[in-house]
Amino acid sequence: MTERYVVAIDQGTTSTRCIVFDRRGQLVSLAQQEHKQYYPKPGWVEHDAAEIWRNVERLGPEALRRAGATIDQVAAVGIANQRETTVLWDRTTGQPVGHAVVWQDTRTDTMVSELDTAPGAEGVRHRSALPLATYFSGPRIRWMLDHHPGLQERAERGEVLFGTMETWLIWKLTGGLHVTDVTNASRTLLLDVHTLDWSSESLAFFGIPRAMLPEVRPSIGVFGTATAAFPGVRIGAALGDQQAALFGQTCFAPGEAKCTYGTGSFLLLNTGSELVRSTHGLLSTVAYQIKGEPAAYALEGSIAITGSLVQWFRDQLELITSAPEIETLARTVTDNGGCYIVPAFSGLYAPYWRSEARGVIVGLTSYITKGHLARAVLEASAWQTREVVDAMNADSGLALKTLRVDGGMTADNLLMQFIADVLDVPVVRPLAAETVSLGAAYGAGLAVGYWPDLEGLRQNWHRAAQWLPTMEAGKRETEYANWQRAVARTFDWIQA
Ligand SMILES: Nc1ncnc2c1ncn2[C@@H]1O[C@H](COP(=O)(O)OP(=O)(O)O)[C@@H](O)[C@H]1O
Ligand SMILES: O=P(O)(O)OC[C@H](O)CO
Repeated sequence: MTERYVVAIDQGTTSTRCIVFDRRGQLVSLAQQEHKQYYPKPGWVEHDAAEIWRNVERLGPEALRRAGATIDQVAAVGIANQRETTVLWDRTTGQPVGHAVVWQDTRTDTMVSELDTAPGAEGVRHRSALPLATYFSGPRIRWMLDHHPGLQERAERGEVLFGTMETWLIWKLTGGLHVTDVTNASRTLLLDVHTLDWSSESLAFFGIPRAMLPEVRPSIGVFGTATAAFPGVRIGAALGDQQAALFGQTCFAPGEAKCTYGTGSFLLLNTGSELVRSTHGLLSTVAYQIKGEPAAYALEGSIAITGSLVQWFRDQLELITSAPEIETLARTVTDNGGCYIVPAFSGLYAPYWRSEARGVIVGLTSYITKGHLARAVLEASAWQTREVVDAMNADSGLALKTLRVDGGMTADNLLMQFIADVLDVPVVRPLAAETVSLGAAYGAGLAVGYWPDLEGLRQNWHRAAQWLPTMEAGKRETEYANWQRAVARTFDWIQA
């Protein structure tokens, strides 16, 4: 048998990675490339989908070269992608229509506020199990159809296609297959999460023609065979990156949860084949679906700004020159000096869903140094996690016993300790740091029989680090109350 590897494409918000994995789930090689972020107006965030495809085309062969592998040794390729980012392109030329509109983009906030109280909104919320928010793809498609002359008519004729990043990449990889998977489709506001197909009523609500939508498929199962980047290799899986991380962390059983700390942070709790509706501001989402099996669902606490607050501290305030320096700076002081930063840069996501909120720094006095600000930046990620964990405990009726973490910010020991302290549960990080890619690889490998079953994959999970809670309960609750008072000050900042 010459097939020895599975390759994952992790198409993230800031960069694209191609990673080669072996049968033990170990990383053999990695090739990575950042892409340009476009901020044309306040609140707008765009990517060039053509640039992202060029990166995939280059990184795939590069990762194989670094592994010393040939294409015929690749059993399958899996895709994990930034979710909700909206790409439209011309079916004939394959050219994107303008830039992709990124998940953090808030240009649809006025439209979303109006739609939220429009007739039919309750049905959209019920079928999608999502709040009406700028975060999801549906309003972005509407915005693009409204702002490019003639696009609505072309979309109705099926000349212009919609996709999130996995759809765009599969279309390019296969030379024209127009498909999505259930996890990505569940982030559009257009899917009925019970039937796992597009809802005609929700499409009518947004005025989006079905002809422009991809076919919805299970996340794990052969989508087709690549003709570009990995010619001849089967595409075995596509998953939203956060669902891929849940899969890569082997959270296959109801009650298992992970939080990925990247640009934003996303805590997902597997709820099994039952869709649990949140009454505390979380999303219900599809966790994954293996072809021929029922879908598994998850409750999700989505936090828009965590690692990107560190980037802001580095790039806009220029108080550090690299992300890891924030820990060194934060360690120059013993506490936050009474200062809290609430990074409501894109409004607040879970559990508040307030698009009119904007960020605040509170508790400033002449005592505050940049060390205190660095602490407040890191602590913001921890307090936001505490809010979604509280919501999750309330929704599920189960208290979280331990939190599995991954993502770039988990390199920060001060932050990980603070998270254990404010949650009052152990925080554990696996040896396999690239859980998003691993999840995509696991899915693709399962689809083609490279790995036999889920149980086998569990054996690959090994603990690399653990942080145990040490904070005294009184201090934890006082500081949490301060944080919540700070959050309240972000509300109603943007006024219509
Ligand atoms: N040592 C660190 N301390 C705090 N934040 C960090 C550290 N290292 C990286 N980060 C943050 O983590 C993020 C990158 O994580 P990553 O998982 O690669 O993100 P993504 O997949 O969302 O692009 C960046 O926003 C960066 O600011
Ligand atoms: O690409 P990431 O890691 O920032 O993840 C983005 C999420 O999928 C947005 O929902």
